Amino acid sequence: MLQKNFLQFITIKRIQALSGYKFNFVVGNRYRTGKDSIGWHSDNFSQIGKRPALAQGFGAAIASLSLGSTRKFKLRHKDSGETVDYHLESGSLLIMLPGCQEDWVHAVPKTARPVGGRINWTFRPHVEAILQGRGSAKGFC
Ligand SMILES: O=C(O)CCC(=O)C(=O)O
Ligand SMILES: [Fe+2]
Repeated sequence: MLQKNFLQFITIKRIQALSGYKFNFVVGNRYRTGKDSIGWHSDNFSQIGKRPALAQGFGAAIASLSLGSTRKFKLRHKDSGETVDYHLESGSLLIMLPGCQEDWVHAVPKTARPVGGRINWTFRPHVEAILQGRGSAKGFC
């Protein structure tokens, strides 16, 4: 019989409990080497929504789980130009709170450092799925 005491499942519910926000949609990015990057952007509210999501008990927060090589994650304030740098280590869960997408852009720049692969999962509220009644994390992720 399969022994299950060496397994632990971390579910979307755990990420929701840790962050205090609900998600029903996940986007994955793979960075094969330091040459792979993502330029300055905000995560798109036409996709993740704001008010409709809030009305359904979802917040416009995004939880970002990093696995693999540590990469720099930069934020730049849209008005002041202030920048903030983080290093996202494997296993870190970064929560971009409501307001982050409105006020800041973010990026994972290229690096000349020899770095291995990295996978990033961003857990998001997806408005269309919520409006179609597929708002439960269980149903969509
Ligand atoms: O890889 C990351 O840490 C960020 C990914 C990202 O910004 C995105 O998928 O929109
Ligand atoms: Fe993003």
